[in-house]
Amino acid sequence: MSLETVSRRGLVLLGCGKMGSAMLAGWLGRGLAPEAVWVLDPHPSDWLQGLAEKGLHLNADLPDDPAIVLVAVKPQMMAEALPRLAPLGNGATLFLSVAAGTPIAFYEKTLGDRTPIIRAMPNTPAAVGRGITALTGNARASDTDLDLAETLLAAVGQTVRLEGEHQMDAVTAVSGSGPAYVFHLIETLAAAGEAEGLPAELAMTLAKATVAGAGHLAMEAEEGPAQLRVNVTSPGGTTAAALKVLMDPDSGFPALLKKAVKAAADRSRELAQ
Ligand SMILES: NC(=O)c1ccc[n+]([C@@H]2O[C@H](COP(=O)([O-])OP(=O)(O)OC[C@H]3O[C@@H](n4cnc5c(N)ncnc54)[C@H](OP(=O)(O)O)[C@@H]3O)[C@@H](O)[C@H]2O)c1
Ligand code: PRO
Repeated sequence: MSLETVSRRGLVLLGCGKMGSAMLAGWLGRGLAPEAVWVLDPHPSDWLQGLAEKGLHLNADLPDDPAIVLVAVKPQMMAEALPRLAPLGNGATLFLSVAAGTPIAFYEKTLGDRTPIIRAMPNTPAAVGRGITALTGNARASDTDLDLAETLLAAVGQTVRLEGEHQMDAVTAVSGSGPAYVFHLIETLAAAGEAEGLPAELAMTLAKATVAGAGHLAMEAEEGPAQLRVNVTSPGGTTAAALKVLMDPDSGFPALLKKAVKAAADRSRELAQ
């Protein structure tokens, strides 16, 4: 199945908030026509309403046999929202869910166990084409289905296939939620700069550019992050003084991030109940 098939048979989005919109923006940017898209969302954004004027089907009757349904409602809304799509289950429509927590077994129970289902975990840098999405499918999801999902997801960034669904809670805690940790790093780095006497705007400019530049360098450089860190750290210098605080095994990043990532993974497991 190719993107041409998606254009011909249609793509349905169940829920089009922050994540659904980021992905839809990427697909439209890659040439998917608004006429090929059906969106179900009780409170569509102005952006979606503008797209409806260009042919996107908003809260309208669905096609009989869409190529793909993207499920992007919150896990807490899933039990209420998903059953209306049950008529599309057990057929040729591929279901691609980005919801945290909700296990594949839930979709199989609601849609029928002959439904091809792929569970994916993207992240919000998808909005600028720099996301990373991990994915895994059920037994019904063929290689062609996985290839199609990967093709669609690649429009908004990098993709990785998981060994299985058992990795999804940890993935959610690292890359799904991860952008929020990095944004908080930017906020707190800027605040710390202010505490050292910088004007707020200058501190934020420095913090944003530093995180973005370091991220870019980490992706581009041949050395790994540990060596890149060493490259910044002059013996007896300023970075070494800061890293003594940040790398403290009990009170620094190692303990803090381990605790934060465990909290997110635990919450993902809870959402599956
Ligand atoms: N945001 C992220 O960074 C991120 C990353 C990876 C995965 N995810 C997953 O993506 C999913 C969506 O997250 P989000 O951050 O995009 O949340 P969101 O902004 O709240 O989007 C969910 C959308 O679904 C709509 N909705 C609620 N009930 C519905 C129903 N019965 N039928 C159709 N649409 C309905 C919501 O409308 P109202 O706002 O009017 O209720 C909202 O527009 C979640 O399952 C989350 O786990 C999110
Ligand atoms: N946002 C969703 C949450 O916070 C899932 C990963 C990122 O639950």
